[in-house]
Amino acid sequence: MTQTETPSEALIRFDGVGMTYADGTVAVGHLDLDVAPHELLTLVGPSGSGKSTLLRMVNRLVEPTSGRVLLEGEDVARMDAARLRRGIGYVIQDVGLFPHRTVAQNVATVPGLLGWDRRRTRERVEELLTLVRLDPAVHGPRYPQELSGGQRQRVGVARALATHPKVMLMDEPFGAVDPEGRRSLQAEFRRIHDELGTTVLLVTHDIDEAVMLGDRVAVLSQGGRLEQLAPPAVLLSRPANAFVEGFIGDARAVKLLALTELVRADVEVSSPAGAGPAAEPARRAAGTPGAPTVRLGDTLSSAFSALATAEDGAVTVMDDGGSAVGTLTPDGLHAALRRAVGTGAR
Ligand SMILES: Nc1ncnc2c1ncn2[C@@H]1O[C@H](COP(=O)(O)OP(=O)(O)OP(=O)(O)O)[C@@H](O)[C@H]1O
Repeated sequence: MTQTETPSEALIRFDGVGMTYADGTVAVGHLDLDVAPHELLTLVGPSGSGKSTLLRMVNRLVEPTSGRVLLEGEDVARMDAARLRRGIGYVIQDVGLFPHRTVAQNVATVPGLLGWDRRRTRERVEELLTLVRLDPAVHGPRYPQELSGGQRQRVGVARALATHPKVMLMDEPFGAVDPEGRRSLQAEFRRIHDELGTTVLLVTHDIDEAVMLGDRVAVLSQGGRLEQLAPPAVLLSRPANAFVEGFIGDARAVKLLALTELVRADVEVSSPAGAGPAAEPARRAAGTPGAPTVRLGDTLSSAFSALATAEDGAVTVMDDGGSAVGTLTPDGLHAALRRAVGTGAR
């Protein structure tokens, strides 16, 4: 997808939106941006680039001073704000859990407002806590202060998902969690997103988070200027301009390695077993205990680590069934990286 290409059908459309605050601050000059159904789109940019302002336009916590935001084609300005917000999951950095309500009661907030009966609410709360890997019996009756920061964040996500919202707005949702907990929360959230297919617009200032989570990444600069909109591998391999390049920083290749999976085409395929060098991969896999191997589907960074420890400069590649399908050499890895750069593979 190129920088200007947008999905044909938008669930959320920013249609020429602008926001100038009362003191004259132009948070967003003029922006067009489409978010496709089921997409996880990350908005990333330095502090003050208008990310939160844009996000809050969707649930009308901010009313744009120009342009419109369309949700499934309907102008949100014409919708009842309370109804609009009930249909949108909203997760913010400090979660905003109610301190005097238990975890289960927090998750049940919106179902309660919607008048769901007790049984349906209880079942949904249990389902959601399980989804975010909390134990309903253990964590449900606790109060927010009896949880870790990461667990509180999970409750925030569960609460936002309670009524099957079509859209989730997330503003630095993992910002308050320590770096290690943050990576695992990100991975879990990506899993949850893949499972549920909710359309998500997520604000972050962390480029790693943006490329790890996003199907596409929108890079913004001051004044809500859209510098590039692209899938992560394209963004990392072909930054549109010096701003994006600077924002991504030095670790581009490393990030690209972490995003790209090893495929059959990267592998030197072995011929039938027993015939000279062709038997090499099988021998290597079977005959050299502890020799590094990789699997199709592993990231290029794991392949890189395996190659780095391989004594003879090549590693055996296995398929899902555990059979050796060939070897990976440094040339193969280089070709894989070039493939990623060329196609924006993800
Ligand atoms: N209520 C307000 N009144 C005046 N200016 C505001 C208001 N809210 C935000 N701004 C300004 O608008 C600009 C964009 O703010 P916004 O919070 O959208 O940026 P951001 O990219 O989310 O930043 P951060 O990453 O620091 O949260 C900033 O210059 C900010 O100071």
